[in-house]
Amino acid sequence: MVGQLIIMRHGQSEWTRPNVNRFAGWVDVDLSTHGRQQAKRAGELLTECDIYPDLVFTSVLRRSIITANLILDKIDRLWIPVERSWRLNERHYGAFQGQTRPAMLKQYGTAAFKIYRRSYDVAPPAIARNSPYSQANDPRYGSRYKDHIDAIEPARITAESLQDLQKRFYPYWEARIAPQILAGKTVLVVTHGSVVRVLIKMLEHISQQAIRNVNVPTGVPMIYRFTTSPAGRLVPLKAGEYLDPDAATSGIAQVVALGETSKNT
Ligand SMILES: O=C(O)[C@@H](CO)OP(=O)(O)O
Repeated sequence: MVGQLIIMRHGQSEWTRPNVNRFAGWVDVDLSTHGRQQAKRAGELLTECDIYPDLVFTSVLRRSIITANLILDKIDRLWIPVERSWRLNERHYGAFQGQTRPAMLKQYGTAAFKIYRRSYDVAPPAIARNSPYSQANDPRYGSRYKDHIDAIEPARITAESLQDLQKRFYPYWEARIAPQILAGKTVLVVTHGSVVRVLIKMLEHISQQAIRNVNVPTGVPMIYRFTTSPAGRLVPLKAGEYLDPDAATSGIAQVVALGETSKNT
């Protein structure tokens, strides 16, 4: 029997609090108090829905790692195997990292801001190597932790479009995550908004234009159940479903609102 996928964005981070409202990308921002509560609630939801993950994948950023740990603690599954990869990181936000959304909105104007934030193939301006928000010298992206899946060197990434993210995520999905689901496992992936958007795009064949309007709430698990194609590939039985649709709707509205305020510059 084919397994299932629970995928979700981490709980609210310190920088997605409306009064802070900074772009994070690869900056290793902590969860807010509310984000921790959301993670515990996600664990309760899994229990209520009788979903018990066999293994968990996270990014190498603490907002994803801590969210996963709080969930696993809640469901008494801290013992399951875990794998972390930079390929599950948020999109690298380039020079926008560490800047407030209102400041970038003011600097670039509504149209360009929206393109940088939600288009498929346009990356924000590159970050300077000596920026305090650059990860060029961060050991977690160094050769010591190379995964040998392809030749992409994370330490050299200075900005990503959603398409760039897909190029580094897809091989990992194929090599590490999809085989587990095909083997019948219940897989929990605790990742970031842009990774969830890419996965929805891939699994549900969303167009480059339509994906611009897809936003992902913090801390709400989404489930995909699958069958297989004649070629043995995963085919979702239906669109991903949030385990708490009301929380997802209000969370999505909050994400959209973060990019619409010109306050807090
Ligand atoms: O800051 C970021 O890295 C992302 C996700 O929090 O922001 P946005 O939703 O604006 O793309």
